[in-house]
Amino acid sequence: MPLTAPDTIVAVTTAPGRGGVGVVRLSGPDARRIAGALIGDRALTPRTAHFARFRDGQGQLIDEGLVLWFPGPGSFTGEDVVELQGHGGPVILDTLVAACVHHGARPALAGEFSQRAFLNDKMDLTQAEAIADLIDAGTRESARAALGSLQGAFSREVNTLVEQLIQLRIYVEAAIDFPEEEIDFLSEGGVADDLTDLIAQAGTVLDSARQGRLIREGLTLVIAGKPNAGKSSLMNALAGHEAAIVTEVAGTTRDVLREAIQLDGLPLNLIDTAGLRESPDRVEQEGIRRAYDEIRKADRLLVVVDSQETDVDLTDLATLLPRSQQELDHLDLPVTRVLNKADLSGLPAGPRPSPADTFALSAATGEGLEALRDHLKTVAGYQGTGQSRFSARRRHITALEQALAALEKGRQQLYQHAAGELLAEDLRAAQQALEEITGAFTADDLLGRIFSSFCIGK
Ligand SMILES: Nc1nc2c(c(=O)[nH]1)N(C=O)[C@@H](CNc1ccc(C(=O)N[C@@H](CCC(=O)O)C(=O)O)cc1)CN2
Ligand SMILES: Nc1nc2c(ncn2[C@@H]2O[C@H](COP(=O)(O)OP(=O)(O)OP(=O)(O)O)[C@@H](O)[C@H]2O)c(=O)[nH]1
Ligand SMILES: [Mg+2]
Repeated sequence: MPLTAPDTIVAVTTAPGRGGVGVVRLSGPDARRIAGALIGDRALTPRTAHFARFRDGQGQLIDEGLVLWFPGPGSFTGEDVVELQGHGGPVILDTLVAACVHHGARPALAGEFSQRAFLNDKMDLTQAEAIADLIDAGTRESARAALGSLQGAFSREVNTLVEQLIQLRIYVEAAIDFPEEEIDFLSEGGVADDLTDLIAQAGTVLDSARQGRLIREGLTLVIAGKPNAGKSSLMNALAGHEAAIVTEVAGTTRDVLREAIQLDGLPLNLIDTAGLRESPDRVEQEGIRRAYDEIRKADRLLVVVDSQETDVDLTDLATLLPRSQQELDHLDLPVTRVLNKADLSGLPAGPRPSPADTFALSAATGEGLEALRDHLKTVAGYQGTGQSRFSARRRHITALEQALAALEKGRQQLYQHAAGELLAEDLRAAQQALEEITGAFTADDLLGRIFSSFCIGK
């Protein structure tokens, strides 16, 4: 809850740029009064569209449009909200905002409407995050998952875990208060069974959350290898259009090229890079440096080799990516090898028996590409369309992992030391980690970090 009485905020809530209609939203105790100053003193029926003329502080006409009044708490933010729906031009909408500010509103910060909805218990933190995810969704699949979270699918699962955890804590802490009976309760077995159940259920939620994050963020795949191996050709083949320049000149690609595609709903961030070699060319050197930057940030590396080269050791990353070994040190990245130009080498297209995760294909003819696509879905752990019930973020996964670790530690305390007090402490830690997900418990600057990444007006 805010410590001071909230002020009234205003922002253009529709996307920047031109559109048929644009919406300015006011939220706070003075929303109705400020709207009245723009439209003149008149009655408004709650939640009903009224046609109105919007005027500035000097009585000058700004626009005509619709006005909607949502008295709190029955509004998106839980406060008094007024929407001014005008024509969707930036000058008009900015002038409307300025007129509201003139009458005492303050321009809203990024995400401030959603933050107020959260603070007023209109939604929990995962739901607020889901709004941003829904807006940012790049595929139908990720939009569907975000909507699941917005409607509370993720929060419900987390809350179920918390409720069971609380039951367990009540029992354990009651037993601690009667030390002479503690040993009995621990050996009874009920606590251990409940704890085991809880760990299993938290594991299931973690799996779903991982799927939800995969759907939201996709897999970042860096295509790397020697010049002319066919990296850009592979990028184009996967993207389905001529995104990158392809020529027979070694060293064609210099800049990092990005393409966002999807495999049956799995978002893939494809990154094509400059061919790796020692080069005296300054521009090419910079391209190669950037290629290594991308490799370090990848989820997976797609190393492309020309299958006409017969003397390559496919198991040795340092020879596939010719650069000082130190560049590759500490690089613990899953790798898929592509033996390209199978049409020229005569290699049969498809998966190779060894090393693992190696595929022969032709970027030029498309032969063998389908097997690579299937492989990428498999290694990503993608379960296919319709399998993610909610979207999730890294911070949710981290919190679930922390909760699981605490529960596991608690189980150890119970089995190895029959230590009820230590178990109670671990259960408390697990609950706190889970409550960080929904925002029932929030650490220091978490809210600021989450809401500041939203757009203004959201
Ligand atoms: N014009 C407009 N369209 C919009 C929004 C908006 O703020 N304005 N939304 C903004 O994101 C989304 C819809 N979300 C909303 C969520 C709750 C309430 C609301 O008034 N809730 C009340 C009453 C609920 C009811 O009548 O069932 C409440 O929760 O008490 C409004 C919009 C998408 N479309
Ligand atoms: N026949 C055949 N030619 C291919 C195949 N893949 C790429 N090529 C050709 O190989 C040459 C190099 O292809 P690119 O895709 O530009 O190779 P690259 O790895 O991106 O090269 P750099 O950007 O220079 O590092 C071009 O002439 C392509 O047409 C393939 O599968 N079969
Ligand atoms: Mg290239």
